[in-house]
Amino acid sequence: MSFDLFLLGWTDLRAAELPADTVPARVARVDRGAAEVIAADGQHHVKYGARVRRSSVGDPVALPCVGDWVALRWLPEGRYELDEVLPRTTAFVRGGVSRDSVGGLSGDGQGQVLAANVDVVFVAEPSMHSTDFADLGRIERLVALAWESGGTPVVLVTKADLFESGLEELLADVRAAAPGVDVHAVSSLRGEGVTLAAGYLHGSRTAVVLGPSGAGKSTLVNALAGLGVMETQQVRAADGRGRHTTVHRELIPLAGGGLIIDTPGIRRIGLYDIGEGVDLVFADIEELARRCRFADCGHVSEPGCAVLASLENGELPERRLQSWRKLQREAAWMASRTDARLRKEQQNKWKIIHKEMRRSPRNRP
Ligand SMILES: Nc1nc2c(ncn2[C@@H]2O[C@H](COP(=O)(O)OP(=O)(O)OP(=O)(O)O)[C@@H](O)[C@H]2O)c(=O)[nH]1
Ligand SMILES: [Zn+2]
Repeated sequence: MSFDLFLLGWTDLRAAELPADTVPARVARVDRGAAEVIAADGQHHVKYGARVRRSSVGDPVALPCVGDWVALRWLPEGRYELDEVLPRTTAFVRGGVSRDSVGGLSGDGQGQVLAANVDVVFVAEPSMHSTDFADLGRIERLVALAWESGGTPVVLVTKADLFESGLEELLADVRAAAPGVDVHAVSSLRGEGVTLAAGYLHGSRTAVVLGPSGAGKSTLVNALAGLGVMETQQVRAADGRGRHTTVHRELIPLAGGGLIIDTPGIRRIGLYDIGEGVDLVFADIEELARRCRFADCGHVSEPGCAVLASLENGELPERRLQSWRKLQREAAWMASRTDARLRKEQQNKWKIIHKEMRRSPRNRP
C-alpha cells in the first residue's frame, strides 16, 4: 500500500531540500535514538544515522521530533536510516526551565522541540481545573511560545460542559489575555466545538495540541480522530502472522484532511529564545506603552504613564501587567543563558581548533 505524502503535508518546496538518494518521511513519534516515521511505502522504525547524532551533540534542538520531515537512506543491510532532518518551517520550542531553583528560574539555556512543521498551535486550557478556572497566565505563556513557533495560536477552552453559566464571561477573559487570537469553547464529551477545531486542519495542515496534564488533549484528539483516521499500512502492520498491531503515534493523519499532534501534558513550559512572542501576546499593553509621555517609561511611577492610567481606571487588570513583567523577565533571562551557552560553545570550538593547529606539523617550528 502506498501513501500520498502530500496528504501528510509534503510540498514541492520541501522536495527541493531532499538530498540525493534519500526518500522523505514524516516523524510520527520519537524514541531514544530512533523514530517512527511515515514514508510513501508505509511506517518504519528507523535509527538515527551518524550525521543526525553528530549535529545534535550539545544541541538537542537539532534532534528529530514529531512533525519533522526527514530524509531516509537505504542501507546495504536492508533497512532505512534517518539521515537528515529537513529544514523546519515552524518549530514549537520550550526552554529547559524548572521552578524549584533560586529565583524561580534555572536551566541550561537549551531548548526542546515539542513539535515541528505545525501550522496551528491549539492551546488547550481547561475551563475548570480541579476547583480553579482557566489559568490566564498559562495561556499567555503558551500563546507567546506559539507565536514564536511561527505557527498560528488558537486557544481551545476545554471541558466547556462543566460550565452551566458564566462561560461567556470566562471566554471574554481568555480573549483579553490573547488579543488577536481565536478563542473557542470545546466539549469533547458532548462533541461541541470539535468540528470547528477540525476546520483549522483543512488541506493538509498540521496542528499540535499543547496544554497541562488533564486538559483533555487526548480526548480532543480522539474526538477529532473519531471523525476518521487515515488508514496507513502500518496500522495493520503484520507481525508475520497477520495479526493487527496498532502502532502508537503522536502524529495522526485525519481522514477529513489535516494532521493532529498529541503531546503529553507538561507541568511547566519555559520560554525559549523569545523574540516577538511576548510582545504579540501583550499587544494591548505595548500599544498603551507607546502613549506614555516618556519613550523609556518603566510604567512604575512615571508621570503621564498610559499603562498605569489604564490600570487605575480598571481597563488593564493588575494580573495582566504582572504577567507581562514576569514573561519579559523570563525571556530576557533565557536570552542571557542562551548567549552564555553559545559563547561557551564558541570557546570550545576555538579550543579544539587551536589544539588542532598546534598538532598540525605545518604550525610547528
Ligand atoms: N467533562 C469533561 N471532561 C473531559 C472532557 N475532555 C476530557 N475530559 C476528562 O478529563 C480527563 C483528562 O482528559 P485527557 O484527555 O486524558 O487529558 P490530557 O490533556 O490528554 O492529559 P495528559 O495526557 O495527562 O496530558 C479525563 O478524565 C477525561 O475524561 C470534556 O470535554 N468534558
Ligand atoms: Zn508608562
